[in-house]
Amino acid sequence: MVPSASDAWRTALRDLRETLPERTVQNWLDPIQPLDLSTDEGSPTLTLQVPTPFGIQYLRSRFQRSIRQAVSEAVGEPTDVTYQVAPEEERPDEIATDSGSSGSAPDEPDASSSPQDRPSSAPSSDQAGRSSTSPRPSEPVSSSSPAGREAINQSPSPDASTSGGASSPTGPTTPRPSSPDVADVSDAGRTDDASAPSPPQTDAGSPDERSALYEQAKQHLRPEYTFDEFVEGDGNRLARSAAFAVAQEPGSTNYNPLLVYGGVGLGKTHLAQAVANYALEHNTAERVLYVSSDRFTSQFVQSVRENRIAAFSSYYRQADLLIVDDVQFFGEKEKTQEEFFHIFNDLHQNGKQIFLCADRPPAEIPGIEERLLSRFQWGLSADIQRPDLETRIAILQRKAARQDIAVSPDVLELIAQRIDSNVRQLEGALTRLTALVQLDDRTLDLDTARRFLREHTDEGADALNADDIIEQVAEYFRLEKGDLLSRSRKQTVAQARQIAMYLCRELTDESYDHIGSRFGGRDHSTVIHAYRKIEEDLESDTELQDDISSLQSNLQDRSLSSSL
Ligand SMILES: Nc1ncnc2c1ncn2[C@@H]1O[C@H](COP(=O)(O)OP(=O)(O)OP(=O)(O)O)[C@@H](O)[C@H]1O
Repeated sequence: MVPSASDAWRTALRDLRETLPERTVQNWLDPIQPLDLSTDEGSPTLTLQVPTPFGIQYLRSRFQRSIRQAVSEAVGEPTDVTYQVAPEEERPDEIATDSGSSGSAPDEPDASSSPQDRPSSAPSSDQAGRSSTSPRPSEPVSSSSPAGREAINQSPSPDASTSGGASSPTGPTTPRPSSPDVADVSDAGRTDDASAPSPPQTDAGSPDERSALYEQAKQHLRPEYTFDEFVEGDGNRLARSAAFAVAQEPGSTNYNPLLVYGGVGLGKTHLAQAVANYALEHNTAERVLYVSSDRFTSQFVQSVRENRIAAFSSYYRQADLLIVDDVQFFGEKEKTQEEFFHIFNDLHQNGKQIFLCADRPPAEIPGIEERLLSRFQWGLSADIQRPDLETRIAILQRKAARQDIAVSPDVLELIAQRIDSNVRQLEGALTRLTALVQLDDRTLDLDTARRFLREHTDEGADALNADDIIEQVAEYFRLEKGDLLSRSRKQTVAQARQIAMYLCRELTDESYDHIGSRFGGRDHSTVIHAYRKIEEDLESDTELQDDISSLQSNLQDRSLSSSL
């Protein structure tokens, strides 16, 4: 017998509470009211009432699969979940204001408005460059699904959102900036993603709400990317020291901006996130924003499309520490560069810290405007070189210790000798090698390691390539290989494709460009977007975690069987 809506939701909520962080449950799931469980059209559908449009968008983008699974288990058969926004009078004051009449920042007519015309919401700053009284931006949110787009459509129109009028940026009724979708956006020119960016929608109103939102901000950072886990060597000493100084006193060193550059897999992102993690943990900066240039661009494009540039800009202008990864992808994107230029100036003038990463020296990034280039070069540019043998061994020791794997020093040294190109490859070899011995239940001796490395370091001998991965992922999701290479935007296909791209990046040494070409000639930014999307979803989506882990072990079996 089909349970009532409230029984089904109660059971589902109990299960969700076991898998999701309590704070997440309190903030996002507890306020939900079950409205109806209908069985009219075939499979049952549970309708849930959510306090705000933003809440719907957030639930859909972050927890949709978990919720649907928990609800299906509670009902006893596959059950769809739909959401309805609560009537205006039942919405919490601050949030309702935000998504309703007076809380949103005024929209701008187009991207070409001059900066002078823009409402500046730069926060006031104290000596340390930290904001004391200014409003805070809200937490990045995610909106990846077509469902997420529906939720966006439920939000008030620009007219409605501004009808209350934007007040003075310093007055008590200052419109608080809303959050662009930092977690998941696609760029406007792209047609092959099922996901869509979400516009700034919400606010961090009460202290509790704010702290919850900032807690979630941390979810975009890898907790293991810390200074403690970053092995220092000659090749990265300057970059690491400067990054550490910046993390300790954002905005107060001469390194503003600090730009760290270097080749693939050499630790730029690790260092950038170590700065963010440190600043958050030690409270040296309150509002820490970490974003890839690709995502920044996508958000900007989306904000232009939806006339929400002011909110977009305001959100970034209120960071105490803004970290932008992969700034080389700003190349040739004139409007994005212009917007970033103004944000940069605003932050810099207000003593806020900017940290940038690039894959090459700023002067070699093609298509960057002169004025932005000169800003990049204002502070300190520090490069990261390939690690020397001793550093590579130390990195392997650190990774082995972290994963609690016992590997003899001679094997670690052998790996470090054979793989000198990038640290990601180094780690990958260690992981694969240890998986090999675990699967075969034997010890990892020098001979086994030698044989494995011969196979995996000889040119073209890598047993695992993008084709294998595409095939395996298609098989796993019961799709055709051609589906993954197609332009289909069907949710199941699009997600499987993103997973395949993610695995290609994780398990092979192929570049983003190369991976894109394996998926029917897609752009590298599509692959980066897919990679980051899956990386972020993995933090909370247990079903996705299971899928990826099953796929990884299938692929590893396949790789191992062909290498031995
Ligand atoms: N010095 C180091 N100590 C410990 N781990 C490191 C070090 N350098 C790189 N790594 C590890 O190598 C992997 C790749 O690093 P990361 O993603 O930061 O590289 P990247 O330079 O940003 O690469 P890409 O240009 O491809 O984005 C990560 O798992 C990171 O932890």
